[in-house]
Formats: sequence, structure tokens, C-alpha cells
Amino acid sequence: MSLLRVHQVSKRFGNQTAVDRLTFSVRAGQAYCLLGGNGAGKSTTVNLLLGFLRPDQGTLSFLDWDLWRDRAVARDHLFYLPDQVSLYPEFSALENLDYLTRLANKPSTAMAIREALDAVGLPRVAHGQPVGAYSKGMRQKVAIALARLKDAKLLLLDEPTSGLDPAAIKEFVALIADLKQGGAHVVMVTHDLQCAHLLADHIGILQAGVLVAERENRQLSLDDLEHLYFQSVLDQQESA
Ligand SMILES: Nc1ncnc2c1ncn2[C@@H]1O[C@H](COP(=O)(O)OP(=O)(O)OP(=O)(O)O)[C@@H](O)[C@H]1O
Repeated sequence: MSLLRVHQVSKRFGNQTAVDRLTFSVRAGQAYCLLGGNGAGKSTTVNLLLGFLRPDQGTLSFLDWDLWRDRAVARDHLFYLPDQVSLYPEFSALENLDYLTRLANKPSTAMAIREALDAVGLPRVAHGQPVGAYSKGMRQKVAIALARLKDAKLLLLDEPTSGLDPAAIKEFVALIADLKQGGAHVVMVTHDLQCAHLLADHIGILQAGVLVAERENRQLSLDDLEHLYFQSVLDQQESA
């Protein structure tokens, strides 16, 4: 079965344990959201998935690859969407994607690039304009178009909705749902409960590097999720 698997992963920095025996998995077409406050271990987890950090213990695997040992190959199939998408501001969306697909060894025709930009709903009039003038939502659409052109099968979304208005969040969620339908595995780290509730199939709550709760999203209302999240924070504070 096509799977992203994080198994008993720990990462320490000196005597600080950033991630502590973390285990979760994501199937094709599903999204897993790790919710956590500041210092919970979200960025460390993303860096482990990206192969930028070596786990001290445990394994991270995607399809047939170990995400540390085979990181160079695995990265070809992985797409990272950071909070702030960085594009070449003086280039248009068309020029950025032409350059970035070449850089990723997946050169695309002008027609394929236009189709990808249409698919993510970037207005035609903006395709040829410098992206420096784009809103955050528009830059994110260009990034998602790149994920489509790369045919990325593992998407890592890092606080993707900070600074987006509600309409842009809804559009973003619909675009990711579309990639899920195409068979992508999605991992999102965030402290945006609402977005997690809109997007995720499974939600894990991370506190001080420990996965303190995991639920199937469809079994939760947003109120349930808020309650679970804040209760987990309180429990963790009491036991610390
Ligand atoms: N390179 C590092 N060196 C030392 N400590 C680190 C390093 N990276 C992370 N940490 C520590 O590990 C813990 C988890 O950090 P991490 O950045 O993964 O959390 P986070 O959930 O992403 O937080 P935030 O939402 O504030 O970015 C924190 O206590 C942090 O100080």
C-alpha cells in the first residue's frame, strides 16, 4: 500500500527533545494534520520529513524510500509549501514555473504551465504579470501549480493559511482536496484549528514533541477539536 510512515521517531538537540517517539502514517489521497503550539516540534518534524535532519531514533519512509537515506531521490516526489512562498518577484508566474520545473528536472511546455495555472484558478490576466505584485493567495496558487507540474505525491504544508483571508483559505483547501483526489499524500503542520478541520482526514496533536492525541477528523466537530486541543495543552502543562 502507498504510504508515508513515521515510526517511533525521536530528535534531540543537546538535552532538548524536540520530537519524542512520534508515530503516524498517511495513505494516498489522505491528509494528516499535526496541530501544535509554539515549540511543539512541528518544524522539526517537517525537517525530518524533508530529509534535512537525521532522526536520532526511528524511521521515516515514503513508498519504498527511507526519507533520510534516500533523501535525494525522495525529494523528487515531494513538494514543500512553506508559510511564505518564495518566487522570483520580477518574473511572471509563467516564467517562474518554466524556470522552476526545469530546475526540478521536470521541464514543462508553455501550454502545460498555462493549464496548471488555470487549474489552480490563477486569473489569466495575471499569468504574465510579475509575481512581486501578487497577493499571498496568488503566490500560493503558483506554488500549487508547481506541485501539479511536478506530479508531487507527498505534499508538506507548513502553516499554509497564516495571513490568508477566509475566502482564500476555502480556495486553498479546495485545491489541496483536488491534489488528494489525484493520489497525493498530504502532511500539514499548523496551529490553525479551522483549516485542520477543513482539510484533514486525521489530526494529531503535538505537545512538547509528543503526539498526545490522534483522531479521525470526520468524527469531530470544530468545537470537539477545540476542546481536545486545549485540553491536551492543559494536560501537558499539568504533567510538566
Ligand atoms: N536547531 C535547534 N537547536 C536547538 N533546539 C532546537 C532546534 N530546533 C528546534 N529546537 C527546539 O526543539 C523544540 C521544537 O521546536 P520546533 O521548531 O520543531 O517547534 P514548532 O512546533 O515548529 O514551533 P513554532 O510553531 O514556534 O515554529 C523547541 O523547544 C525548540 O527550541
